Amino acid sequence: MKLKVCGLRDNVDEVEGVDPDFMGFIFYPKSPRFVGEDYLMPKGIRAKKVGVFVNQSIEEVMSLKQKYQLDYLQLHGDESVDYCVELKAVDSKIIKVFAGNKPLNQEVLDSYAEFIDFYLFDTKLDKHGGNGVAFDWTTIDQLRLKKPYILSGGIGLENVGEVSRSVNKPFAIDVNSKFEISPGLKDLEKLKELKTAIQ
Ligand SMILES: O=C(O)c1ccccc1N[C@@H]1O[C@H](COP(=O)(O)O)[C@@H](O)[C@H]1O
Repeated sequence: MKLKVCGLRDNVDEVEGVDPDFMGFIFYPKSPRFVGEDYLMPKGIRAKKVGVFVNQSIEEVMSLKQKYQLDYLQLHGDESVDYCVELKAVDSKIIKVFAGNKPLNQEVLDSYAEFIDFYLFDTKLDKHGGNGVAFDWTTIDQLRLKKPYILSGGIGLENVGEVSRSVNKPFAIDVNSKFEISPGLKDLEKLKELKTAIQ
């Protein structure tokens, strides 16, 4: 199972030392983990770089993709199928987020499948992400997914063991607020413990 660490900003180089497969950078200005207007992305990052966006214009997303050489675009809002089609047409790799804590509709999920690379299931509350709250992961087992999925939402050291008991095993887990000292500053000791736990 691969590891995505999200909400990075202040200690990216140190987190690289833990060797995550994906690193997420939040480009949504209302997030406390927003990287900022003129973020200096460290050079030579080995992990796949994921930009996280919430209902932002295609132009803005494309411009930031280019500027930071993002490998994946994580669409964390209500982006439509047409929106994904437009980004896919210019060779983007897409992670589309769905609310795992609300009833998941098979037809809706199917309609995105051709135009995305991964589903990501997160607990969606009033804030778009980074809520630190888990949902009932067993609901995913009832779905027939045409693309691999990433599991997110309140994953911490205390509940990560439950993930492997899921029938439909995720391609990756995505961790965020349970592994930080403060928003944007990740807790390296906890991340190392996690890495060992999922190996
Ligand atoms: O973390 C944020 O502030 C955030 C803001 C807007 C969209 C997504 C955001 N984070 C994503 O939230 C999930 C779950 O985080 P948590 O583990 O529950 O804290 C994760 O996918 C982040 O990419």
